[in-house]
Amino acid sequence: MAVALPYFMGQVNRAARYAQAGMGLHTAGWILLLVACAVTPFSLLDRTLSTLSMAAIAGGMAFNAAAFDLWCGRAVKVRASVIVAVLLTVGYCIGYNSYPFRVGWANGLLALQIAMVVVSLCRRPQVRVGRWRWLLVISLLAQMVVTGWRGVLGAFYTEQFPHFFAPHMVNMVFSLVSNITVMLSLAALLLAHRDEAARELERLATVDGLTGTLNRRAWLEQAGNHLSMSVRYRQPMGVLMLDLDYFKQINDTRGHAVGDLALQKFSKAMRVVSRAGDLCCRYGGEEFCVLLNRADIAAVQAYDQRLREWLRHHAPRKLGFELSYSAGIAMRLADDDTIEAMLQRADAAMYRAKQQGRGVTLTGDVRETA
Ligand SMILES: Nc1nc2c(ncn2[C@@H]2O[C@H](COP(=O)(O)OP(=O)(O)OP(=O)(O)O)[C@@H](O)[C@H]2O)c(=O)[nH]1
Repeated sequence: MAVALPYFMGQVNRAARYAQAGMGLHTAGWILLLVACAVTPFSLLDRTLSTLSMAAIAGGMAFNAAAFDLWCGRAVKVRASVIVAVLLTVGYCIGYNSYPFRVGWANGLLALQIAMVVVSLCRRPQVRVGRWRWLLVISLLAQMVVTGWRGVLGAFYTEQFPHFFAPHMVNMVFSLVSNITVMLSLAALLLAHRDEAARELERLATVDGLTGTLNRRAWLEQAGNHLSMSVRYRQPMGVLMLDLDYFKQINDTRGHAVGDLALQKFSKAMRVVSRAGDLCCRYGGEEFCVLLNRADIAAVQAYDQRLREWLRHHAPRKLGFELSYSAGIAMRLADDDTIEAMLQRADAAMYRAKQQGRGVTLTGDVRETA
């Protein structure tokens, strides 16, 4: 399965790659352990193979922990897991000649590592996460209990600790739990991957592929909600419609790739000069708009000034030429004003700005807002 997964999952992102690496290392670890069982006990080869096997199993768990962090929408925090993996490997190698020590040490630390993953999985995720999380928790808990049990038996009841292939109850329970947890973990892994793919599709449906800002459909949807809040809390709100000047010339003289870069820099500028709560959007082509929450006309004009300032400073350096735009402002006028009506007023003002020679921002309405 560890070999088949990357083949069947195809091109995947960081979280899935970590999970695949985790699964691959885990499998390699068990193969090494089985091979080690076939060589002379306590030989150098046995010691090397067994130590490598421990490194692979514990390393695999750290990779899995990283994948789960990402799938839960958190930054990867696996330093503790990596430290345990290193301690486990080094301690195992040093104490290899003492059978009780190495079995107790390896299984004990592995159980601790699993417990850390379980705790991390139980923390509140930062994104919407499916029930695969609990499938994993159950499967890891079972694995943790059996591994811990093996550790205690190996360390303190060594004479009762059976050889790996002996038909002993511990081995049978271990095999059974291992098989079940492998199946559960695999199912959880695929579900987590599917969850994330669905989230990514959702995100892609709302942003513009070139600039990363909201697309028109998503913006209109969110802008409607902001408008309702602005009416409800009687706060002013404005919309700024912006259109790059002579953009066709940029495309014609410098090529479409430079045109694309200019669009990206422009939307970056819009984001940089935005305040929390402002909503930027690529309305279409070289036309953008931004909704400014809790903003009166002076605040919208200040946004416009910040944007022009940013472009004056950065565009020549980043693009090699100046980037200018014409814009129109529309404020919310009454409680029954709509986003569509505001956009029309902003658009009309922008059109006048173009007619007046471009590079300026005009206001569609100057009456006081609600
Ligand atoms: N590179 C690039 N160009 C685009 C994209 N979308 C639209 N355009 C181009 O933007 C140009 C818009 O041209 P016009 O509508 O004439 O506007 P303009 O040249 O800026 O003229 P004014 O608005 O009157 O100043 C067209 O040449 C489109 O092909 C895009 O995603 N990438």
